[in-house]
Amino acid sequence: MTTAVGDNPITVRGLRKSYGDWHAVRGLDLDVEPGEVFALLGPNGAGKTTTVEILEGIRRRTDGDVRVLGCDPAEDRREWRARIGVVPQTTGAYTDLTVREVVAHFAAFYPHPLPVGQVLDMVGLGKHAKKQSTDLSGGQARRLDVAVGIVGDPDLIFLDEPTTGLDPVARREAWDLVRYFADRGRTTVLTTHYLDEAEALARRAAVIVAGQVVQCGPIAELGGSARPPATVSFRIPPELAGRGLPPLPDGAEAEAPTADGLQRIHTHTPTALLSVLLPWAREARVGELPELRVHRPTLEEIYLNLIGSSAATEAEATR
Ligand SMILES: Nc1ncnc2c1ncn2[C@@H]1O[C@H](COP(=O)(O)OP(=O)(O)OP(=O)(O)O)[C@@H](O)[C@H]1O
Repeated sequence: MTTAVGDNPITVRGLRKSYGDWHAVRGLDLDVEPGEVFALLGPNGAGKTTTVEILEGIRRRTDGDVRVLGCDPAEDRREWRARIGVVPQTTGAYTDLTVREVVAHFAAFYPHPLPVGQVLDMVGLGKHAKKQSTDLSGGQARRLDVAVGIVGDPDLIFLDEPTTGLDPVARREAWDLVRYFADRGRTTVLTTHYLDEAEALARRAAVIVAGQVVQCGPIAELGGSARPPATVSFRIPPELAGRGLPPLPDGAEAEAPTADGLQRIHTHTPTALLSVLLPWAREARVGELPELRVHRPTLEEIYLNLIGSSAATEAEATR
């Protein structure tokens, strides 16, 4: 095994995990920096949970070098575990205990837990503290999972799809919780299928496809040179009808106008394009280009472009 470098809370090199002859994780590298919220994105079955469970010390790796808070998770030291908070994708029911008792029970495992009442308020379960945990709704039970994961005031938190099943208000509350820990300098690894969630919370992300990182970096830069272009569109006013477009900047591609006069132009440099279009309109005494829009690709479009069609991804994953 090679030696991990740096003081990052998570360093992974060449991680592999096989289940029998199925290679779920195939040489994965990852660096998570101190205090950041880092998102793991990728289609179903890509290997995200397997990777996260190896980092949490729950699952054994087949090969590769993994350091989490300076330790090899496979050693599973007690004091190391106390510094880690885990909200898994699915948890069992906490039988026969009230909500407060469940959280108090888990708090007792940690040397410096947060006050139970504070945690219940943070996850929006304060008014349900005396309720039997088995009587909670699906979304409330998910909040309890989150409470159990954070009560130890961990240095590093793993959240595996924490907001699945939550209503929109509860989702925003869960986001506030992530921000609370980020503000306290804690590090969070967030696995999510909600790209708006990744965009709202994380600065950097890794996109995992078929057990490998296909891209890793600041969310604002995901896609890189393969990023889909922006689209500038407007409705051609009568003054400009039939005049043809001005010479466009390099790389800009105009579609033929639609029958009802909508013009779309695709470009990676929308500002340069506008600096050509606006004088062109002004010359024809058009002060406002009707319905002028600049549509930049959303994270969802960039992501879908990155992972390719789900059929192609599936084919790759089953090769
Ligand atoms: N215990 C296991 N035995 C055999 N195969 C497994 C096991 N656990 C996971 N796998 C397989 O490994 C692959 C990766 O699964 P994993 O749960 O890590 O994916 P994921 O990216 O977390 O997916 P999702 O987004 O659906 O949660 C999948 O093909 C899955 O079927």
